[in-house]
Amino acid sequence: MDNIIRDGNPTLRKYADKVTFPLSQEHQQLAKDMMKYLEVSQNPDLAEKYGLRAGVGLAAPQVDVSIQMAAVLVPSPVEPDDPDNHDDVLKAAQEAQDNPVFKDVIINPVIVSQSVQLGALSEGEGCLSVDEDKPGYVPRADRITLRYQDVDGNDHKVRLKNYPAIVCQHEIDHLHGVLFYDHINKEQPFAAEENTLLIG
Ligand SMILES: CNC(=O)c1cccc(C)c1Nc1nc(N2CCN(c3ccccc3Cl)CC2)nc(N2CSC[C@H]2C(=O)NC)n1
Repeated sequence: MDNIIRDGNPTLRKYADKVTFPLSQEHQQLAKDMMKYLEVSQNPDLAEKYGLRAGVGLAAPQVDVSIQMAAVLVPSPVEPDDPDNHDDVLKAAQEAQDNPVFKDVIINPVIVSQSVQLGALSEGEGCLSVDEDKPGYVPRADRITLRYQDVDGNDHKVRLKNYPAIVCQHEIDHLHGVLFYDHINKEQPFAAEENTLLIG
């Protein structure tokens, strides 16, 4: 997974191909590797050891595979007892991952409905494929109903709101060749339509 491609690579601007089932061995391994990347990247020690940027989502086009597959691992917000105690920080990171808010590899995802209510991360968005900072609010639907297939081909229909909803929209954008900063208002990056919910 140290082969995350960067903005400028044309693969990031392609509309990815639908995935057929049963998954090929290659696609099964890719799903495992992408989720593993997120797990390792969210562990401060391992992330440092392997020089990984932390992420809660990773889409196949970001590793130069233009198919409709993305790993999403949104940990529960667990704070360390003592943020200055390294063991507490590690324990909290592990606990946060052990009961995630949302964890799955979403395949052929479709947002079947979404709230009129908008939401945006109050600190803006980051992306493993975009090295430079792109400050600004990224307005998205605050709540979505998402249909997708998992690696076994089972159909899922989930309702997500706030952070996990933002993350899934960011990843589904990748499958359509869209990057987060495409949504930032160029004249006024931190102007948000009124009653946009600021998240986090
Ligand atoms: C420019 N300001 C900012 O980036 C930004 C700045 C502050 C706060 C937020 C909330 C920001 N925004 C933002 N922060 C994240 N992380 C917060 C830290 N976290 C993490 C870090 C360490 C261990 C475990 C974990 Cl979990 C990993 C994920 N992730 C995304 N995105 C956008 S949707 C896809 C998702 C993604 O995975 N990007 C790589 N945005």
